[in-house]
Amino acid sequence: MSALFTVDDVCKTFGRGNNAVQAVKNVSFEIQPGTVTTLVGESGSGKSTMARLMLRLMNVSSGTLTFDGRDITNTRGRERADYWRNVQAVFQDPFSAYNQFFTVRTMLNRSLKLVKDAAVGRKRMEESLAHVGMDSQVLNRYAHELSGGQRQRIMIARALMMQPRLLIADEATSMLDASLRVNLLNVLADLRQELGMTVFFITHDIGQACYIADQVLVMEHGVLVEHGPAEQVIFNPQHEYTQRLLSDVPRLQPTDQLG
Ligand SMILES: Nc1ncnc2c1ncn2[C@@H]1O[C@H](COP(=O)(O)OP(=O)(O)OP(=O)(O)O)[C@@H](O)[C@H]1O
Repeated sequence: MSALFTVDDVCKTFGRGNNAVQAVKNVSFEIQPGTVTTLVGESGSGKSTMARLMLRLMNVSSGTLTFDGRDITNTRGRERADYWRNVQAVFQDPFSAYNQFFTVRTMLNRSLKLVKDAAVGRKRMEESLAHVGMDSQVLNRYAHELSGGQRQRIMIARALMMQPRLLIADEATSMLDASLRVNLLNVLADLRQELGMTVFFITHDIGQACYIADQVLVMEHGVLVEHGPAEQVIFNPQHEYTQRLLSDVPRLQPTDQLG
């Protein structure tokens, strides 16, 4: 199977001279279609930078990005807009992303501007809500009338309406409480199962990686220190950093080690 996305020897440096920060250092990996890849690392390891590079929200310093066989490393203008139709991002801050004065319908309609045919747009909206387990009654509600979990599902539905080939979900904030995290993981797992969606999920919690990932990538200080199939990385970690992250997740330890 050929990869949907390839990151080849990518580097990103912010600033110059003594102030230079190498946020991503010679990172290479592939994402196979229909799989969930989880990128794990502590705060500052370069996860969000990696996502922003993949989304073409900033330029790489060196290296190559390939999407569906096309080199997208330096895409601009119309070509980049085409790319953005295929790759949608869900940034997990459901409390700030909503305009309190809009109904869900208004907000989703604004995202549908790219879809010219109104009937097609309406159908997509309803289908996308169904994929995240919501019915169309929610369209008449305002953000403050929704729970955090519902807002999060609507954020994902908004991304799905564009029928992306790749969904990039950045858990980013540690603000999400445990139930919201499980909500997000469940929705992502269902999307892979039901739609064969390709998902790139970013988290600082390796425990979440084992919950849904097919492939796990581990980053430390901008370096991809370990990557491979989830079972391999989680149950037979080779790198000391991965071992340390896993040792902080008590539920992954065999019961005889729990004392
Ligand atoms: N625009 C920028 N200018 C300068 N330095 C930056 C910029 N963006 C990120 N950095 C630096 O790059 C490094 C990686 O940051 P990044 O946000 O990618 O990490 P992260 O793993 O996503 O962290 P978190 O989990 O806290 O979001 C950090 O040292 C950060 O300070």
